[in-house]
Amino acid sequence: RFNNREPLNSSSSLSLFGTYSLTVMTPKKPQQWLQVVGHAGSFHVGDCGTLLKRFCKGEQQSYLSLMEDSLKPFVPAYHGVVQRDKQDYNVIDNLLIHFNSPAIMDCKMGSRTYLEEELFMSRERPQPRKDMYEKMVAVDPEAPTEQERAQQAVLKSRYMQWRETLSSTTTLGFRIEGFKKANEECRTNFKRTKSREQVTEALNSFVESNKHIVWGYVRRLKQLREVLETSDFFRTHEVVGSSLLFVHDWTGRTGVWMIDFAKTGALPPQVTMDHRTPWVEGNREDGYLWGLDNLIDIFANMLPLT
Ligand SMILES: O=P(O)(O)O[C@H]1[C@H](O)[C@@H](OP(=O)(O)O)[C@H](OP(=O)(O)O)[C@@H](OP(=O)(O)O)[C@H]1O
Ligand SMILES: Nc1ncnc2c1ncn2[C@@H]1O[C@H](COP(=O)(O)OP(=O)(O)O)[C@@H](O)[C@H]1O
Repeated sequence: RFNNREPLNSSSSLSLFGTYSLTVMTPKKPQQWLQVVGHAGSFHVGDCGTLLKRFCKGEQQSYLSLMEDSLKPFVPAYHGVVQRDKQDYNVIDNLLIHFNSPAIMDCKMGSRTYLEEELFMSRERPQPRKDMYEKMVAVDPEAPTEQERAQQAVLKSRYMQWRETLSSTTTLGFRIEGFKKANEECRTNFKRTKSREQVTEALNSFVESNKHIVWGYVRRLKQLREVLETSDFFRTHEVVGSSLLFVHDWTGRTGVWMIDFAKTGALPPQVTMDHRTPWVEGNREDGYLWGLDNLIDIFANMLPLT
């Protein structure tokens, strides 16, 4: 994975690209794309409404399986691998192209955001990280332990668990990573957005209290839940660190798609999970459906009773 990560909470660090066709007769509209959160520098805008995402083998495998699964309408279409400047990229659909000045939100799904393998590695070969220590103290100077303070570094598993408990990941099974409303700057200051009330307030701000948009999202999320509950892919995979990308615009159009499968992997054949049971080490549960239940419930409660 690409590790060189920069915080994205100022407008200057947003990635906003446009590509123009060189054909003189039929100039194309610039293809708008904007990255809300995630690793800086891992995307390029491709041709014909596509995005190039820095290659990750696990993500490619997930996309290949997803293209054959009932979840296909809920993920960006996958178009294979291309190389640019000696770097491989997975080519996926840009989900923003059918929207007009869209509002975009990234919600990270699940009650766990790191892999059991990462936890194992943290124990076997601890590699305390200074960058994560710095990200931690920037949010809460009191968070590090004595030992972490002395080392000025924290383990990745510790940092990830701290982020989970500080936000709504542990209590609701999802968290808001960031959003960008039309004509506004990107907001990523949700690290402490934890309670149901705080989450509702943030979601309400994202949709600008527009009930029509909320309806659209509830409908789509319920459809997604129905498909997840019978999907072969979902039954056989652990989905960790994946997000739902919410997109709407002033025309009232709404969409929700699953993105980021870098930490999604096939379960060993003997392991089964229901995506709702709480995680204990070894059971591989990711809490994805539990989080989706809560997300649907919170959105639905923003609507008047019928
Ligand atoms: O959001 P903040 O607090 O900045 O923490 C980030 C996110 O958890 C990233 O997950 P995602 O890619 O889902 O956004 C994770 O990448 P991984 O997914 O590779 O674990 C980063 O790990 P490093 O890339 O190791 O820094 C970690 O530093
Ligand atoms: N298919 C897509 N269409 C439009 N925007 C996307 C798409 N995939 C990702 N993005 C944007 O890029 C951000 C980071 O994507 P993600 O796949 O989670 O990257 P990372 O693995 O670096 O976290 C998302 O929050 C979203 O704004």
